Amino acid sequence: MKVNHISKLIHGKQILSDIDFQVKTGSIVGIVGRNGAGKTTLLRTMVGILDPTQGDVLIDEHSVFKHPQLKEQVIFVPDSSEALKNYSTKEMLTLYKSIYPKFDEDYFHKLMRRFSLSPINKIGNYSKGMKALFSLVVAFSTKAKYILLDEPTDGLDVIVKKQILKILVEEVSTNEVSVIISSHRLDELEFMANDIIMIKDGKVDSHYELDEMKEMYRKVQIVFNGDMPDYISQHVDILSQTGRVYTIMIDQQDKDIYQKLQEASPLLYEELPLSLEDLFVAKLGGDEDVS
Ligand SMILES: Nc1ncnc2c1ncn2[C@@H]1O[C@H](COP(=O)(O)OP(=O)(O)OP(=O)(O)O)[C@@H](O)[C@H]1O
Repeated sequence: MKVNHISKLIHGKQILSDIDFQVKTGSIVGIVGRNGAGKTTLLRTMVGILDPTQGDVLIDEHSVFKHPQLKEQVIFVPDSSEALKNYSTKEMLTLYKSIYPKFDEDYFHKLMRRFSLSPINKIGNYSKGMKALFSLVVAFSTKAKYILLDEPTDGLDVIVKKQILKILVEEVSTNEVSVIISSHRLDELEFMANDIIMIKDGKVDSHYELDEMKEMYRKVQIVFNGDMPDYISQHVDILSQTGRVYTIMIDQQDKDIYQKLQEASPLLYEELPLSLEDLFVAKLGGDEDVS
């Protein structure tokens, strides 16, 4: 799937600007960004619920907007299933079978049993965790190639979360589906995503392969004999500061910085493991105080 230079204006306001990336088959892509960055609008545009003002979404090089039948290959699971709360599980099955010709009913029943979900007259009467699991059961039973999830584990207990993460990873590895997840749970994405796309003010701020990202930056705890030298503060990202203890992120490409750090003879220099949360704070935190 190719997201090809998508822009979206809503009521004259630029919500998405020139978003461009590809989703590889059999991969998990995490879409991250601060509240209001445009993640949900992007997902809704990718599945064709919203038309882009400019740009296109391509599946096997064909536009999903010009070839509506391609929408059978994509399913969007929103963060709340309010719209469908009055349907029974049986009605949902009929509805989705009519929209998705490859819907696998046996697989649907198998997953319902696996998650101990009993058929119900009103989906709205399922608990929050059951609704989330049911949405995934339906999504995976459609046999769509691209599953787009908006905050799939928001507000769920740890057991349900683990069940959800497990089935996501299994589906991607065994059924060659691609999953695109918008989430604020950076720890969960770090555990399963192959790619991370950071959205800032409706634009792609950065796109990383997660393994590569860990090689690109180094996280260091450092104490100077006095203030941090200006050259250093201008060339590193300061993740936090507690008294004289700074936690900084160093770009591995910046070859001069190591020399400058050595020249400053720090009292403490300790490398720490870098997390996706560190990168999020460095890239998207701006000047806001998060120490
Ligand atoms: N239908 C709409 N009408 C007007 N503004 C909208 C509409 N839909 C989205 N927006 C605006 O677009 C921006 C991005 O919203 P969006 O819901 O895509 O962000 P998000 O990154 O998913 O946020 P969050 O993490 O808080 O869920 C926000 O400023 C929002 O107010």
